[in-house]
Amino acid sequence: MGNKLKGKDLIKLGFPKNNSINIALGQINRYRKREAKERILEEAKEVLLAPEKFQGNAIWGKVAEGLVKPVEVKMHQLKNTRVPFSIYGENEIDEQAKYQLYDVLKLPIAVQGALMPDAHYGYGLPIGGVLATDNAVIPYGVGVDIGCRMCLTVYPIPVSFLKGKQHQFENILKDHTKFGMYETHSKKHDNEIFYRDEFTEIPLIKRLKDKAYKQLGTSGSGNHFVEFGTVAITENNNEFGLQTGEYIGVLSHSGSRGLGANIAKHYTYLATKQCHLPKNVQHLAWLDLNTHDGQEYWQAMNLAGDYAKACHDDIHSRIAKLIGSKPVAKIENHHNFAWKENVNGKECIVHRKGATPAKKKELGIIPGSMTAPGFIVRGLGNSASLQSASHGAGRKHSRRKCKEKFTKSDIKHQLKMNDVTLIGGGIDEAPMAYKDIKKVMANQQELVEVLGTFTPKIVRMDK
Ligand SMILES: Nc1nc2c(ncn2[C@@H]2O[C@H](COP(=O)(O)O)[C@@H](O)[C@H]2O)c(=O)[nH]1
Ligand SMILES: [Mn+2]
Ligand SMILES: [Mn+2]
Repeated sequence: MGNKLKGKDLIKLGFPKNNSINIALGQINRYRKREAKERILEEAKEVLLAPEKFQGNAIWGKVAEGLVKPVEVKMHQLKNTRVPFSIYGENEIDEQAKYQLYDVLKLPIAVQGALMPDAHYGYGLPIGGVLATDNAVIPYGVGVDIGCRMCLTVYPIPVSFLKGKQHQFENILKDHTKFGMYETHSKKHDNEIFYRDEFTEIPLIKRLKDKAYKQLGTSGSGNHFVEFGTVAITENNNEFGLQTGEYIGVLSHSGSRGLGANIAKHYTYLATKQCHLPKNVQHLAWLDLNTHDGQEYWQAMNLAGDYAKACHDDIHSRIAKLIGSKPVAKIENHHNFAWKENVNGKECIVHRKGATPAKKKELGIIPGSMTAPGFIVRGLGNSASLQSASHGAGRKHSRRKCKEKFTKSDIKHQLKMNDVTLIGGGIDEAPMAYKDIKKVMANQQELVEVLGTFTPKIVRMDK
């Protein structure tokens, strides 16, 4: 059978001749018609090939039995429930992100999936999406910015110190952090990562070494940031040696710069060539881990993750020296990465794209926005979420929408109300672009417990 179903195939499925699939499509927003049609045809094809698999399935099971006419099929019901999944804060997540998850779950390599409460549309896997696969890795399931991460360091300095030295702290961020897509340091920052075998053994990585050297410790663009803020510890926590109280903290958000972006591009190209997926799910192309390319991507991805960590370490140690203090705690995690983890007794590849690992007792930091608090959390090891939590509040408005909706003075007003100083930052990164972090946290109480907060006070971004 070809890719597309013919009318006679649909009739075999129990679709009455006059009640063609177009009637069902008539209910769907006409801008999305083509995409919806492809989706329905794909689903219908699966039912046709193996109706027995769909017996219990809410909608397609009934279609297979001839009990439901396609006119009753609504887009949001096009789930395939053969692969288990969970969605946290379902009412707050846009439908597009859910459809993406349903598509992901149809991949033959899919084992389990989840959407975190900050989820929104992304290429391939939604941002805030978690996916366990069987011995295969999806480069776009990891994300283009491999190892994008948060790092919070906490200093035993009273908060009043920040108020008294506002300009000095602002100047530290102005003069000692580097932003911009192509920004490099004038001097190479050496690091043990550059002595790793990948830099000599993998030709692509070898070519990227020089640039990676120069970009180490820079932050890039978009919503990457370095900021000073106040840390309030609300629960005594011996794991990271902090008593309840207020401290000064530094929070950074960035990834693996050009190194990770080039790795993602190269291996996505190889995966796409190997997988031959339909156009609408092309971004989900995977690499089998038993192949040379799969193994090489795994090595390269891990290198990019370690490089991203080294970038944050470089930023934080520079700032620690400048403020003349040593951190008493450091909390950090990748939120764009894949790990080998045990899922229901089987080793799987767990992709987290815009999701924080939240294994039992694992610490994490989930930011809100530049004018809303972030939360220091401890994972509860929830297996339905694949031991994950949100990586932030998540976008409510796209970058384009922000430019239509907000003005510079709206941002100024928001910053003033929250007593935050911003250095750089464009309208597309307005704090109002993000969902309400308190709601997001309320929707993930089964996933993490809160130990404290981080409230930004001086924020540095690109532009
Ligand atoms: N503390 C701050 N948090 C911010 C800022 N801008 C965005 N955010 C939060 O971070 C995540 C990161 O999302 P990602 O998908 O780009 O990795 C986002 O969801 C927001 O909650 C900021 O300036 N300061
Ligand atoms: Mn990120
Ligand atoms: Mn990033």
